[in-house]
Amino acid sequence: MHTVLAKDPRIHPDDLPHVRRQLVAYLRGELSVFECEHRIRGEDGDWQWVRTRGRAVMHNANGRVRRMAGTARNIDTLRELESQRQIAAEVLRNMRESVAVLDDEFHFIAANPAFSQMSGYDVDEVIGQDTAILNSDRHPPEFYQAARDAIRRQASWSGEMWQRHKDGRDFLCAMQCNAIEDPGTRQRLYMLVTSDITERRRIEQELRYLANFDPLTGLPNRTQLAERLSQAIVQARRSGGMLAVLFLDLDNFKDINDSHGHATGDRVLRAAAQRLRDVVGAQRTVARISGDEFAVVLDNLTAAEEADRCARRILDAFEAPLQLDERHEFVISPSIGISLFPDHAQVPTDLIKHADTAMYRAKRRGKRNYARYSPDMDRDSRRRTSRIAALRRAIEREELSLVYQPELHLTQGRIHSVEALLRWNSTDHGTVPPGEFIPLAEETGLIIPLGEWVLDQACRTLVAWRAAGADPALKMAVNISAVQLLRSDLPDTVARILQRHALPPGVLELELIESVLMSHAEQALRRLHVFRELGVSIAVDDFGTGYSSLSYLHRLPIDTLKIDKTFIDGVAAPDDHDDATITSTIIAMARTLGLATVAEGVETPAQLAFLQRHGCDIAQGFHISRPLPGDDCQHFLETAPARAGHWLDPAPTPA
Ligand SMILES: Nc1nc2c(ncn2[C@@H]2O[C@@H]3COP(=O)(O)O[C@H]4[C@@H](O)[C@H](n5cnc6c(=O)[nH]c(N)nc65)O[C@@H]4COP(=O)(O)O[C@H]3[C@H]2O)c(=O)[nH]1
Repeated sequence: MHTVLAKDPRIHPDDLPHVRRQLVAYLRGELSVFECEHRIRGEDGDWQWVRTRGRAVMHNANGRVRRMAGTARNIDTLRELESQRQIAAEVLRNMRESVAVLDDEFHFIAANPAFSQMSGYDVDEVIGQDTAILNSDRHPPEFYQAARDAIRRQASWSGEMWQRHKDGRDFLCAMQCNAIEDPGTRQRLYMLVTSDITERRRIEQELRYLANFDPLTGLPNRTQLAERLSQAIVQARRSGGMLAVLFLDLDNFKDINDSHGHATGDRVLRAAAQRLRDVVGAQRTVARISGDEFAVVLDNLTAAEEADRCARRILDAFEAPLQLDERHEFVISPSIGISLFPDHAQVPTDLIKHADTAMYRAKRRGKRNYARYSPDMDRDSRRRTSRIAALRRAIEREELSLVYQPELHLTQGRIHSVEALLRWNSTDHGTVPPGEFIPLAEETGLIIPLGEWVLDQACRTLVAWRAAGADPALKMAVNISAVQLLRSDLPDTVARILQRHALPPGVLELELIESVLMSHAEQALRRLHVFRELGVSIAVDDFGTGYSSLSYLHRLPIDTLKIDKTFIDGVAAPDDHDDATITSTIIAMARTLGLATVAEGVETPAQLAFLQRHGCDIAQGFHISRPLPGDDCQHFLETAPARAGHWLDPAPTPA
């Protein structure tokens, strides 16, 4: 039998040794049955897998097996199934998705390593357990029950659900569950493929948040504003209603950023956003458009006046300081522009644009103000844009010039100083008053190069006058805007220009308006000290309008107070005692602080007499001279001594 077998050409040569081993073991009595899986050549000539089983059925006299009988069952299909099963098991083991097999009562029958990794449970731990061990509190129990019902009903189910990790934390899963049938028992099983999408969802949410919300204030951003505005417009169109967009810009916010740093600026923005939310109410959209610009959407309006009222409420709310912490608070006001649907525009972008235009009008009305859009504002806004463009080219086109207004010393009877005032004669726009182009230059930062030009030009003129014999003590006063003081390296610029013209620093006086010193106290103070060291003197312009306190002024290294024209206007009026009292008090107060006083806008002999009587040091105004071009002013200076007696009362009666 052994030799027959060895030569049997039907058995696959590779399997022959195995078959032989099995047979020998059987013949030796080591196996009770001969059993073996091997390949044989089929009738079609192809190899087939068979499971052969057999026993001895005939022995010879000495007991050796002579014949065997048995079966050879084709197991091609079984072998294939087994191989598939092994591949499947291997695939499952290596799959990154967690896979679990459940019985029809949702108990675990099998699970792969990815399942263990995701859930924190060892495979052995969960076998036999109900899947409910993974339920999280984020869903009510009914949710899980409903999912089971759906799986039972549909045989295939997919969805997302929160699950609880063994360590107690929840994770979000994307699940796919399919019913399968156990080929052996014909029992219904479920195969559950799960992936942990917590992180993906977090990133998605973050991206969605970033795309729609401003991370600094948590308010909707411009995109989200447009989205909500579109919805509000659709709603208003349907109901025939009205809605308003309020566009807000925080006045002088840039100065806060410049003088206190961006971190403080950010805190102010956050506090302003909160204040806005508080006034407007949670049910209405407050958005941050960019920088210090915000928008409010007021829907369901019955009258345009409601939008005005809301704007006023916002302005009132911003009267109170924004409290950043126990030590820091800021007073900041918004300027507000209003546009209305359907009156002014039909689409979000136009509504926002018109509200922005109206906001500029509000700013020009003196900030802390609101304005409702009207079509003529577009013309203004276009003019503004074209003026800015023209202003950028004003220096190179030589459209700028300075005029000089003399200031008379009331006790010495001489011209003590001249104030340089900027004029713009634009080729495109004609003569534009400083009250219009200076704010534009400040808003755009153009004031920095313009201001430097003014300083240089004023010094050049003074040098020329001095060379022509002007009083060497004559001072040149130059206006400096907040932007220049806070944002440029002004002390360096001033030092450089003085050096360039070889002028002693004492002849230069910088005029700063009072509100700058008040609202940017610390940074302004530091800079003023630098000027003091440089030897340049400082005047506080428009004094009386900014509510400076005496103790505050005392801390400042300043030399002169310029009393605002609004007070001087009334000093000689018979029925205006307030202005007279304020002016005389300022003069007296300044004297105790060792400061000189200049009265601005003196137009009449009576005003001058009042000022002389009350010991004001210097007067400036049309009564003495209008601002004059350089040559005219030089002539004025040369002839002034002869006219001093004409202005001044030789023996003023003390007040
Ligand atoms: N009604 C009347 N007005 C008088 C009288 N005396 C003087 N004025 C006007 O009052 C203003 C005084 O200048 P300011 O208060 O510094 O106010 C200035 C100043 O704040 C600003 N400004 C002018 N030039 C410059 C500059 O070079 N740089 C900066 N930053 N601001 C400037 O523009 C403002 C307006 O300048 P101006 O239009 O030249 O107006 C000047 C002057 O012409 C008077 O008796 N009656």
